[in-house]
Amino acid sequence: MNMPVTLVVDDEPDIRELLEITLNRMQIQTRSAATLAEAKHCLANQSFDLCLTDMRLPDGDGLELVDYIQAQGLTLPVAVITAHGSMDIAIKAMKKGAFDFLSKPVDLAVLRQLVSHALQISLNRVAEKERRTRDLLLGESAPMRNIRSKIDKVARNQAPVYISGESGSGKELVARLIHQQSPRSEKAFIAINCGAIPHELMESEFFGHKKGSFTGAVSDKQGLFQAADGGTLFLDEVADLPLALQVKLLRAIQEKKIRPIGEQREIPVDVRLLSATHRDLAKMVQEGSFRQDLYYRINVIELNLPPLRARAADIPQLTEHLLQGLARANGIAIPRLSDAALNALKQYYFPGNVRELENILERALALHEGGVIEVDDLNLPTGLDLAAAEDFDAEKMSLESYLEDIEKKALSSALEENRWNKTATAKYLGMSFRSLRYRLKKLGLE
Ligand SMILES: Nc1ncnc2c1ncn2[C@@H]1O[C@H](COP(=O)(O)OP(=O)(O)OP(=O)(O)O)[C@@H](O)[C@H]1O
Repeated sequence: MNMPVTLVVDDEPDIRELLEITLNRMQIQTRSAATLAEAKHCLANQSFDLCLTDMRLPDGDGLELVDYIQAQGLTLPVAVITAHGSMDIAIKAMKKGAFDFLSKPVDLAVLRQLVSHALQISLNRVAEKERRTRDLLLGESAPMRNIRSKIDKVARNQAPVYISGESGSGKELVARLIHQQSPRSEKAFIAINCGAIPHELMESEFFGHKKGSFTGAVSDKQGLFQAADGGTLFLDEVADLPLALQVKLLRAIQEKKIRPIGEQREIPVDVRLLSATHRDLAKMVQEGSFRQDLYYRINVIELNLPPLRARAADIPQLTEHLLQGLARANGIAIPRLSDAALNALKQYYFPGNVRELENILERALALHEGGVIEVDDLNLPTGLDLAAAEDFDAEKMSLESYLEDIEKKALSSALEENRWNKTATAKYLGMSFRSLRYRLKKLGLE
């Protein structure tokens, strides 16, 4: 069966991305539009199984889209996303024929429920599929084997784990595996992207609120800590937490208690905390934008996911696995990758890591002909694009850390090239073994 396709209409890239990632994980394809005009254009050119639209769009509103869909005689269900507390608009939309509504900030569990109802997918089936695909942390390179054995170990205790690594390198996947292999696996795993929640709603999202405790608090609301009680709370992009909330989070971790807004009592919670960010949290501590005491609390155990470019040996296995999944989902035969294409992937820099590899292969699958994916089908960015992306910005980082980054990348790929044999790597780089060892240590690559 072909994957269902959803049209996501929102002008905020972060929310669009959050919705798309969640749907993709439910094995649902997505197309997105940032305006009403774009959405109409998409609807005219392709058929969809579901439409999720924000209420406020730069050139109109979600109600107009609901009207348009009705007027065109399209039968797809439409769900509107409304601002927190604007029940009246949600009701208006449903009166016009919208299937359901979601209020912001979007609760992913509610979103999944809504989507599976709209598409009549059984949640169990989705969850099972999700589990099957997500269980696989592929890669036989030394660093990946090391990560898998660390996951086995940390799953057995309760200590907070901080997962570092570049964007798309598999941090959330690792967090899920820790939960699944832990004694908490029967309870909830709640993943939350701290960068995607508006600051003013964060406290209520984390700790909940009592009805009437602020304008818009129309009923009691349970926070994420309580939702994860007995299970695991995964704070993705933890570096994005505002300082005021960092204080409250620290208290919740230390006391193992939370206090919903407007509530007098403290409520005990039993949550294992996992967190991740692609940013350099230690540096943020030095700069004063992340609290040191919180950093120590969440970083009891650190797992570092190496970037894909530093483990090019994993690329063939990942590629094969991803192509199989994509071909199956699209109901087509699994294409072969030409030797040149595989080599091009092994040489590529992958700033977006495994997620980027997935995207590249998805595009290649659509473009290839004759059952073979060639270099051209991969559409890899050229060196020039990369250089532009890597431009040094003195306002964002120091020259020293910029140069260190470049050195790290060069050393990692040289190590990979030489199968992590330091003697061979030193020779390859034309430096002494001692000098290589010194640099690896200095850059934290040992
Ligand atoms: N080793 C791996 N084996 C199989 N799939 C992987 C692996 N690493 C990552 N993936 C897949 O790549 C995608 C991105 O991974 P994930 O969402 O865990 O990355 P992330 O580091 O949390 O990204 P971000 O920093 O953007 O939140 C997911 O679909 C995940 O299943």
